[in-house]
Amino acid sequence: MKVSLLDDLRRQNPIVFNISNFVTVQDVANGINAIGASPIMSEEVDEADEMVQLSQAVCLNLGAFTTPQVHQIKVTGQLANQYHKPLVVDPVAVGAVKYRAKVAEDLFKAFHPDVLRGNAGEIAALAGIDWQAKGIDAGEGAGDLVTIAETCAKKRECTVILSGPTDVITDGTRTVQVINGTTLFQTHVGSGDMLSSIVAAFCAIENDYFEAAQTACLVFAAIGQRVAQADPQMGAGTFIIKLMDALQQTTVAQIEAVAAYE
Ligand SMILES: Nc1ncnc2c1ncn2[C@@H]1O[C@H](COP(=O)(O)OP(=O)(O)O)[C@@H](O)[C@H]1O
Ligand SMILES: Cc1ncsc1CCOP(=O)(O)O
Ligand SMILES: [Mg+2]
Repeated sequence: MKVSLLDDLRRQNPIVFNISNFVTVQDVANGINAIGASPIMSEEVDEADEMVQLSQAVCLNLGAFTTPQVHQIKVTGQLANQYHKPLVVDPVAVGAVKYRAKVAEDLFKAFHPDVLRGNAGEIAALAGIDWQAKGIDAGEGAGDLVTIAETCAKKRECTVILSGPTDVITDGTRTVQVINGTTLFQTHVGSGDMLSSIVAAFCAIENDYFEAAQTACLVFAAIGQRVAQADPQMGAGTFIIKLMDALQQTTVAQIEAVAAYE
């Protein structure tokens, strides 16, 4: 695990182009900024070419799209592939909403994601495995999470992050599990969206996207865990503020001191 990639990221300050959703866009922008990358957002397809060219990575969030936005997402994904920019996709609620699953399938015919990041309900749906997703949340299922993530990675031919109490990161051959985290992440809508865009920031500075993805998961989860452990009484409101501070201030050595993965 190359936690030192965090220092590289802060030195290089890569630009990450995000098509976000209207619910969490500010968390995503500030999360990227706090950790040391440079966010840019857009809702206009006519500037997609320039946006992709000026960026070092692209993150497409499928959280709340309209029909014109699906077109913008499609064009942007194609441009990311064309310009060889790392492409992360967050398939919000594809396990719960059939329409979203269909849109996602259509998009994956038009472009190829380098990394898919979702919770168990989302990754199970993209793997074609039975699971009871609950809206934007993971929901309930009986399957083995490592098997689900590896099946998805093989089917989609990309790196997959199945996040949750334990994050499973796999390219279909290599698999790592990050144990760190805090249940406070679940109290904040946008935790997953932030993680997806932070994954893109790490992919901007590390060509091995499996390596970038696992480091991003460890950094994000370990930082959240340190924030929560500092105050056992902490609630949802304080958590996001302290999390932003900690994304900016936590050092590689502090993360290595709590890192738990296998
Ligand atoms: N119960 C939990 N305990 C520890 N960490 C968690 C827990 N649930 C989620 N996380 C962390 O929250 C972040 C967002 O993941 P997740 O909640 O799965 O995404 P989403 O918000 O898209 O459903 C990840 O870093 C993950 O490790
Ligand atoms: C509530 C909601 N509705 C559509 S997108 C969205 C945000 C999802 O954020 P996350 O998956 O990071 O919890
Ligand atoms: Mg999500």
